[in-house]
Amino acid sequence: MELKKYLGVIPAFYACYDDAGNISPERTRALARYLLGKGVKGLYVGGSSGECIYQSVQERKVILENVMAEVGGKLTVIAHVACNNTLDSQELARHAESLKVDAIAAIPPIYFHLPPYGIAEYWNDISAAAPNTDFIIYNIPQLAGVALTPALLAEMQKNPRVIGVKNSSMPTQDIQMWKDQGGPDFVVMNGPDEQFVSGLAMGATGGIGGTFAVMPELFLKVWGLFYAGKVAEAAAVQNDICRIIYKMCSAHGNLYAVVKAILKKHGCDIGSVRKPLPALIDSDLTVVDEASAMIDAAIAK
Ligand SMILES: CC(=O)N[C@@H]([C@@H](O)[C@H](O)[C@H](O)CO)[C@@H](O)CC(=O)C(=O)O
Repeated sequence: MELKKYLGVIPAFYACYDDAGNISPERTRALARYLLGKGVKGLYVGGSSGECIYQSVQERKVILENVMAEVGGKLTVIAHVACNNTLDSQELARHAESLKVDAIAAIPPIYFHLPPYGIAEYWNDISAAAPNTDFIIYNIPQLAGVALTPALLAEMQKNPRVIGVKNSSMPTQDIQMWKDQGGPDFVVMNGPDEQFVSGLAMGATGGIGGTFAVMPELFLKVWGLFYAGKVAEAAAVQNDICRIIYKMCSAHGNLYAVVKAILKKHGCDIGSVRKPLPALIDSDLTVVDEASAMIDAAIAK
């Protein structure tokens, strides 16, 4: 495992739909090219921001195949492969390994809140389906309903393929705990975009986020300032990022419908969101324009 693969800004990749709401291979490749051009470190494909939970196994395969065709070998690619059952998750893990992704990731089992031994078995079953691929635990208790604990991590550390945690829980203290328990080569990625700078301060290896792709320049700016020792300036950019996120979240439509509308304004049309995520309504267009202007202003500073 090379830690440096994960040292940086890794946008969560969005679901690219055509105007009929089907997965669009062309738009998928266009977004991958767009983000490659922005100078990001990698892509996190098929996660929450990728609306994976609303796609079929076959659709998720098509997305990953097109991302890898476009940027495989040029960017670090982490494929989120978890589904709501073990068998489908294993199929996606095998498929991801066949495409030679850098790592796979998995949320814990959702809906039923399983005991730690059930979660460990689910993760190890998925990892066993991709025996030559690094495995990253995805801790997102606010959506998954169950949280990673030091004891569960200790159990997972027995699996040599487990190289780290994507930590989307809100306490940045969790980043400190996983990093301290995992050691200096253990990858811990900051999940909440609203606290990227604090996650870095607590020892995060890099960041994976759902709003990175709509304003990569700002997260790259935070990264550069932080590692130049200019933490106060990094925090000021973080403030801009937070205000932009709050503005985008003020729409009636889902956050990802807003970010896709902003990307379309910037020439990258990847459709909208899939039901049951609410699409934009007319009054949201003001939110889109205001948030887009805030992004442009923050980048120009
Ligand atoms: C709960 C949640 O969705 N968290 C996001 C954040 O990036 C989030 O979109 C952002 O902080 C805005 O609230 C990520 O941690 C998860 C993510 O990007 C993904 O799995 O695609």
